[in-house]
Order: sequence, then structure tokens, then C-alpha cells
Amino acid sequence: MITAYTAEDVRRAERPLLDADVPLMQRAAAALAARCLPLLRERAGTVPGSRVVLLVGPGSNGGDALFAGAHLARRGAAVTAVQTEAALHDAGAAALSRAGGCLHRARGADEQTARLLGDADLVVDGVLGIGGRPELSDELAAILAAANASPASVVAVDVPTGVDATTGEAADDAVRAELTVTMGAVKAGLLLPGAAAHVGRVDLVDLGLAPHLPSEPAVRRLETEDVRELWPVPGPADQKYSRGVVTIDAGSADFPGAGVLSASGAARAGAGMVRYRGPAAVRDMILARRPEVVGADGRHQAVVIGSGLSPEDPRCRRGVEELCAEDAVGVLDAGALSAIRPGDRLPSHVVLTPHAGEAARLAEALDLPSSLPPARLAGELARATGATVLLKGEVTLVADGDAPDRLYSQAEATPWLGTAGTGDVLGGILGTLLAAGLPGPLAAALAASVHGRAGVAASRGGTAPLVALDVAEHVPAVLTAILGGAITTVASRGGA
Ligand SMILES: NC(=O)C1=CN([C@@H]2O[C@H](COP(=O)(O)OP(=O)(O)OC[C@H]3O[C@@H](n4cnc5c(N)ncnc54)[C@H](O)[C@@H]3O)[C@@H](O)[C@H]2O)[C@H](O)CC1
Ligand SMILES: [K+]
Repeated sequence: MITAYTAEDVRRAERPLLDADVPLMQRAAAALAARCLPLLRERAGTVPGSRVVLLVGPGSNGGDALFAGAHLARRGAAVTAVQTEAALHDAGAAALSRAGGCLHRARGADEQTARLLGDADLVVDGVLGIGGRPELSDELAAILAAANASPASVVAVDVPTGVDATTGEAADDAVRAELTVTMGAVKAGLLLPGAAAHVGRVDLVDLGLAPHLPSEPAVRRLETEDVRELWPVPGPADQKYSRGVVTIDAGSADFPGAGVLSASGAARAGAGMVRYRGPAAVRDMILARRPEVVGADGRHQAVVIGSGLSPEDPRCRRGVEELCAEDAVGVLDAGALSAIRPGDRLPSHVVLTPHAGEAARLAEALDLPSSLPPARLAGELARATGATVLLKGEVTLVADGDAPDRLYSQAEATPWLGTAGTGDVLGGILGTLLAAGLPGPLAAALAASVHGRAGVAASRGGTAPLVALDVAEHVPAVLTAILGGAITTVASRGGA
């Protein structure tokens, strides 16, 4: 699991170490230089004679870059620091000079700055770190635009300049890095939607901050090993009812396919049983495709309501009222989201699954500001309803209904998933995880992760169009790749 923290959390965690004279900046710079070396070798062939440009701002972020530049200069690279402001980290600048590097004071993207950036093999962005605000002066924006246009590899120090370390809000010209080397702790903003196009790979440098960070990170991201650990795998004593029964209440005369897609997502994610409740015509269509679905309502552990329903369909409001019960477990999607009214209180095992447009409409219906950045919007919707909110997008966010400021952020998805019906499949996968007993926020993050991976697999690694049903059909292969080892162990233990 990746855990990420606000800029304030990180500043607070650094303080005791700085007070104890722990040389954090020297460690950060050495680690940064070590990560730059392979990129330089890849780009320029060898380090001696390669061209490195450091973009250096007024604060400690510039200090990191300058000390790292000194390391690279000692390895034979030609290092020039392009200074964006008069103020500079003095000790860092002195170290770079001693190592043979040069300084250039930029005035916007002046001729020399443009030439240096155009000829560079590697650009190190040390303009602003956690002290940076995303509003850029015209001069700075011009320098960053020239860096982004350069053919060089771009490495951001701590946070790409122009990206807010806590919220992820990004200026248009914010640095677009291939690699972000982040210091001490992953910054929350690096995992949030606005930053996604800017951060590239994120590599954490351990500075010993862990004991000083808060126990609750601002943002979490599940990784492959978390999916392996959390995904419900049946044991020898399990049977269909103990694994979990999901009822699908989706699909209507106009959108019958939503029922098929939602039921397929649930079935392929490994539900003990999938039931369908809804019009006979939709049921028959589901059964023609998925004979394993049970066409009669009955006991279940979770219910998925709303995909392929118009907001006026009485099933929507009925579904919301059903899930307002204290012990309710389920998913409200699409049409059912429009049936939520101010004052409805849902438990956190109920997950709302809006895309951006649905989230904005729901916010309006609940008298909340609708133009908030995604992380705030997800949190406010969770706070207002009590439900867990899964806000779909390139980066999917999950806000915990019981602790709305606690977020999960999952970024496995491919843009090929932007096609009709993939959200219905997600609702089904999520229903299965809820029916298996996972808590709302964890089920939502896990569903988003596996759905995204299934999208990548269905689009052959992001190289081909997919249809929504493909996503459901690829869930087992994704799980095989992740769980393979773990399940073999269980099976051989059972058989021995
Ligand atoms: N604390 C440590 O010892 C360590 C820090 N590391 C690195 O330090 C930076 C944080 O450094 P800080 O000096 O606090 O902030 P910045 O370098 O980001 O500079 C802030 C500086 O810039 C001005 N400013 C802010 N926004 C703008 C803007 N949009 N345009 C122009 N100027 C702006 C602001 O007023 C300040 O003067 C951290 O990120 C790490 O890189 C080490 O890594 C670990 C030890
Ligand atoms: K930076």
C-alpha cells in the first residue's frame, strides 16, 4: 500500500529530525543523484560529458537539486543550474561551483535558458517543492513550458513544480516529469487526479520520517500485494451462501444491457450467487447470457441498484430507501444516484459510484458546491450522505463515509475504459466484494483496482478497443495473475 501525506504532515515530521541536525538534504540529494544516473546513461550513453540542467528555485527544493547536481558534476556530467529567482540555496550553489558546475540566472525562457534546455540530456526540476503554490508567474511558466518541450528526461524533485503537494491541483504549464523523486514521504497531491499527467513514476526516498508521520495518511493506494492479501478467496469450508449473495437491481426496457453487465461483473468477480430482481424481459436477457444467475429475489448480503435505470423509475427511490437502513450493504449507481435527497443518511457499507457529471449533479441536489476539485467533492458527498463515495475517472477516488477526509486513490485504469457499460461492470464487481463482507471503502478501492486492471487486459495492454462485457470476462485472468501463488498454496495445503 502506498500511503501519502499532506505537505503540513511532512513538515511536522521533518522538524524533530532537523532539530537533531540529521542531514536530510544531503541524504535527499545523494538519493536523487543516484536515481538520475541510470536515466543519464540511458539518454546520453555515458555520464561523463552528458548535459544536465538544474532548474533551481529559491527554497530547499533548489538546495536538493544543487547538491545532487554537485554529485553529478563530480561524475563528469556538465551541469548548469538555471536560477529562476535571485534567492538561491547558498550552500547548495557553493557545492555545485566547487564541483565545476555553472549558474545561469534566467529571465523567463531567455535565449540561453531555451538553448540549455533544448540541448539537455536531463532536466532536474528543483524550482518548488512542498513550499510551492500552483499559481506560476508568467516568467516561471515560460521556463517550465520550455522544459516540458525539451527532448531531455525530466526528473522532478519531491513534487513537479506547479503541482500542489497536498491537493494535486496543477497549473497548465506544471512540470511533466518522467520520474518524481519524492523525499521522506509520498505527498498526497502526487496521487490525486490533477497531478496524474505530471508526476510520471513516483520513487520514494526514505529519510527516516516514518515514526514522525501521522498514523492516518491523507491518501492510500492499494498495490498488487494488497489485492493479493485482500481479495476474498474461498476456503475448503466455504459454500455459495458463505461466499456472499449479490442481488442485481439494474437494467430496464431502454437499457436492458446494464443488467447483463452488472450481473456479469458480479459473477466474474466470484460471487457465491448472483440474483436478479427486475423486469422479466431483462431477466430473460441476463439468463440467456448468464445461466448461473438466479432469476428470483431472495436473501442476499449486498444489492446493486440503479445501472440502466432512469431516475424516474420507482426502483431508484425504493432502492435508496432500502439502503438507508443502518445495516444496509450495497451500491447505488446511475439513476439511483439521482434519487438521493437531502437528509438521506446511508451507512458506509453503501457505496455511491458517480462519474464526474453525476457527482456534480448529486452535489447540486444536496446543496453542496459542485465545482470542487475531485478529492474535495468525493469527501463532501461522503460527509453529506454517510455513504462511501467512489468517484470514477482516470484516477478513481474513494472517500470513506465514516471518515470523509480519508481517501483511496487508484490509477490502474486505461482511457479505453471510457465506453458505455464499463461502470455497470464495476458496480457488479463491487457488489460481490461487499457481499463477501469487505468494508465499503476497501471494497470500493479493491473493485476500482481490479476493474482498471481488467480494462488494461481487455484492451491488450491499452492497445485496442474494448467493450464493457470484455472487462467482466477479463477479471478472472487478472486475478489469476495476482493470486496465482497464493491460491496454489491454499490448494496444495487442502490436498495434502
Ligand atoms: N526541510 C528539509 O530540510 C528538507 C527539505 N527537502 C526539500 O525541501 C523542499 C521544501 O523546501 P522549502 O524551502 O520549504 O520550499 P520550496 O523549495 O518549495 O520553496 C518555497 C519558496 O518558493 C516560494 N514560492 C512558492 N510558490 C511559488 C510560486 N508559485 N512562484 C514563485 N515562488 C513561489 C515560496 O514563497 C518560498 O520562498 C521539499 O520539497 C524538499 O525538496 C529535502 O528533500 C528534505 C529535507
Ligand atoms: K520540484
